Amino acid sequence: MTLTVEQLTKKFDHFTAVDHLSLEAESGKIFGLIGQNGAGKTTTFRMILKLLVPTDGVIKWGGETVNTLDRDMIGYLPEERGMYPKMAVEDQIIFFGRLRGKNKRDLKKEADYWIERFGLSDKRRALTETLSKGNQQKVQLIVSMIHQPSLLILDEPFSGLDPVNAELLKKAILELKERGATIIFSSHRMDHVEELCDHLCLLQKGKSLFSGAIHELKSQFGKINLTLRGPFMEAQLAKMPGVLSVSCQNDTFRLLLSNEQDAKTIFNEVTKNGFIERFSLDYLSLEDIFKRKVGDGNV
Ligand SMILES: Nc1ncnc2c1ncn2[C@@H]1O[C@H](COP(=O)(O)OP(=O)(O)OP(=O)(O)O)[C@@H](O)[C@H]1O
Repeated sequence: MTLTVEQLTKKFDHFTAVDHLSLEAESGKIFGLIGQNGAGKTTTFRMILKLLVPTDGVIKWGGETVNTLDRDMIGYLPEERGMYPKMAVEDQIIFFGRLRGKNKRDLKKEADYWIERFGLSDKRRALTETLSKGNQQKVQLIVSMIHQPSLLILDEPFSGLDPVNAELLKKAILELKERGATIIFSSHRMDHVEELCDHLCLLQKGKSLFSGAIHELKSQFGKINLTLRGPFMEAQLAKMPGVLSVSCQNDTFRLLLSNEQDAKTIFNEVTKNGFIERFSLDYLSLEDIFKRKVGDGNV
């Protein structure tokens, strides 16, 4: 089902933390909420979950306006993790699943699956407090999805995970997407968002700068990211038509163009003496777009 948020607003006294935010997250899709520290991501999640009362706005589930979403169909990974430190990993997972009204046998099966999937088999009987931070994070993730929620909200799910475990998490999120869940997550890591999300919202100081499909956002800028490798000089490339900037790293040049069309002229110019090792024209990375839209614009 689709989660729709319309004109959602939260004021704390005179400070507006979330300002008329609208977004739509569909089932079987992954939605990324991106923004700098304090942009309003957690506040948005808390309002969707009714842990905070919105000042204004409407929340819809499957097209119907809802006052409070049914907690049993939501999985939530909060920013501040909260588990029972003295409880064994497996018991913890089953306990939270029981709270969501699931039966023990189904939970056991699901718990076995995810414990194995996240490489925690040897920690099954360990007390949660004895686990490393990353492993505790994985247990908390299993807790948030053990009852097979239709709506999964993950606040910074990748924080504290090493690259191997981040990869495991990515695969798990994709699997939940395949199962048809509606998934929203926040992250500062643009590469994760770029890889996983179908749709995203760029938040700045509580306001949405963009909300929609990633490919729509990327096509707003066009393919202006040109990578070249060959016998060139930086100064020579900088003079070519439409080149806004040139940088060089490990004999690979990166050119930022003002317009996608300029690439054709540059191609003719750089290949006039024949073979070059690399010429690739791409969209800006999400990180570059984010810096342009939200940051200082130095891409
Ligand atoms: N209970 C509160 N009372 C007053 N201000 C609050 C409260 N909760 C959040 N804020 C403010 O609202 C703004 C948005 O905070 P929020 O935690 O939603 O940001 P965030 O995007 O999740 O940031 P981060 O990436 O750092 O987690 C911040 O300026 C924060 O200080």
